Amino acid sequence: MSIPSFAIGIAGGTGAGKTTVARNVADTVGEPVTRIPLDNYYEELSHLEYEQRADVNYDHPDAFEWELLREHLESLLLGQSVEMPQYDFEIHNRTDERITVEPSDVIVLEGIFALFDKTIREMLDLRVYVMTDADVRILRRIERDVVERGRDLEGVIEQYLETVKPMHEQFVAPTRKQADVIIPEGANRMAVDLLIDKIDAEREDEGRSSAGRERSVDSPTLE
Ligand SMILES: Nc1ncnc2c1ncn2[C@@H]1O[C@H](COP(=O)(O)OP(=O)(O)O)[C@@H](O)[C@H]1O
Ligand SMILES: O=c1ccn([C@@H]2O[C@H](COP(=O)(O)O)[C@@H](O)[C@H]2O)c(=O)[nH]1
Repeated sequence: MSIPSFAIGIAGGTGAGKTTVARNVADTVGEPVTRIPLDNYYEELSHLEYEQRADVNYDHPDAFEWELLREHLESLLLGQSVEMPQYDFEIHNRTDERITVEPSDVIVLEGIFALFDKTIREMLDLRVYVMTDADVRILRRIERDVVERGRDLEGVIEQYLETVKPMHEQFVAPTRKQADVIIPEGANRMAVDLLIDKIDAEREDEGRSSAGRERSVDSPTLE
């Protein structure tokens, strides 16, 4: 495999379609892809009771263990495997399990804050923001949280109004300015094909890696 790997960050609001785009890229790229779901880097909260964990603001940047994510992304880019934490949304906490994640030529970091941290942004070769209207996102989220994350309708609506929406406006939406590419509505076939073309072109271009890695990001930090 080539070192450093080619790294893509996929950000966007909850329900925008980030995971779907990441899956589509992984399925289409034609070689193994290492996926890093940002959710796995929510802080360990075992010191709190379930009720306390349910009240945490999971849409604030402070909810994440950034240092661990930076370390893991760097290791994977350098061809080293990592022991990745796993997250369980039903209990609002990490599980006891860690999974060995192997590096590969293409690494996809995906999550609401994938473009938030300046150090992480500078490690990425391609920065993508999935932009989907808020009404579509909340409808998708209600369905997903009730079906897959063990929530009830009232809880999803309350959380959305109290934290998800204001934090999105304050912290997540501004990161679209850090993106190289904005994809409307998520699973957009044409956009995914263009991403694949870009990955292929970059990977064929010998010498890309170091040039890309050294590229400076001169836009202001969001931190
Ligand atoms: N372009 C799309 N059209 C219709 N449904 C979509 C699209 N993209 C994603 N979805 C659906 O919306 C829900 C949330 O998508 P997901 O990719 O998990 O969003 P995110 O990771 O941004 O929270 C999933 O049920 C997914 O199947
Ligand atoms: O324990 C938790 C942790 C996170 N959340 C919510 O998850 C979304 C981020 O995931 P997406 O797949 O991008 O939607 C975030 O908006 C948190 O509010 C949670 O509800 N509980």
